[in-house]
Amino acid sequence: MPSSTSAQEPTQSASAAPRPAIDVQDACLSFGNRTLWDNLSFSVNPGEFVAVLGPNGCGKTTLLRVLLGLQELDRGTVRIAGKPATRGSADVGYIPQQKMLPENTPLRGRDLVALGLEGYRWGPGLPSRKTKDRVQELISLVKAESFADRPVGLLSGGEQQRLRAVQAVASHPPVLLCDEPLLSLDLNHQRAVTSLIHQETVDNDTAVLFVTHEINPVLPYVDKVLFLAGGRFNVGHPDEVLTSEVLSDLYGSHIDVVRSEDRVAIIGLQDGIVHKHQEGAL
Ligand SMILES: Nc1ncnc2c1ncn2[C@@H]1O[C@H](COP(=O)(O)OP(=O)(O)OP(=O)(O)O)[C@@H](O)[C@H]1O
Repeated sequence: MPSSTSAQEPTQSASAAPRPAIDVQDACLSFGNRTLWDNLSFSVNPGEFVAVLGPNGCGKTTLLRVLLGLQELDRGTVRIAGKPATRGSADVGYIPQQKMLPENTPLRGRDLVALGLEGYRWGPGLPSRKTKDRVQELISLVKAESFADRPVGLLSGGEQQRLRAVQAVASHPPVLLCDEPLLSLDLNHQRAVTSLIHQETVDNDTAVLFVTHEINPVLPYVDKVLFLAGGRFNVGHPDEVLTSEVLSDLYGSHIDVVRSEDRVAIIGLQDGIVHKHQEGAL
């Protein structure tokens, strides 16, 4: 069965187990009389890809804000690479939920990417040859060569999103937080971005927390699903969590989960938690 308390504090006898890159224990957070989560506990090990699913307003973005050190918990603990979550941590790469940059943003596409490189974050200065080469490599990973020299504020939503994705992985952070990074991307670019993020888990042991309303594009890469709903949660392997039984229990009403080949369809939700995918299988 999936576990709502998958993370265990490391013990002496478990010294061979990896230290979680993200460790959330007994997290409680309410806004007014609305409880987002009560005793939320989960961990993400180095190299793990965890998808965060749940209905609008269940607290997915807020969870990322907690991990970014931007939102305090009412109770509980959060550790990133063994340390308390702090703002601006070099251990964390972040792809924010899509927001258009202002038209007059004084940066070119390649400058936005360069901001993700350590030592280049706090001001442009003069980039070294190494920085320039790395930026060019990142730009080519998302096929952004044709617009990398245009002002970012004039780029489309999807073009900006591709640049934000490579900016976040530029310095190979041990933890990568992604807030619906596939929004506005066509299928080809969804594949490019998901495979870029997956490759970080393989090559650099990056721990990924990936908020999404569409599980199917990332399902092949997902090690665990964290499902948030109505102040409750469930976490475990997708086969364990994405079941009619678990989701019906979380939502308190009947939900059907249908698997076909490597896709999942969730049926029976009023407002849709996992939106219909373009290919229409949901
Ligand atoms: N600082 C705050 N003060 C009061 N309420 C807040 C604050 N931050 C977030 N909320 C509320 O907490 C709830 C969770 O918001 P959040 O953005 O985390 O949801 P989400 O799961 O990411 O939703 P979506 O799928 O729509 O992006 C929302 O109802 C939001 O209005």
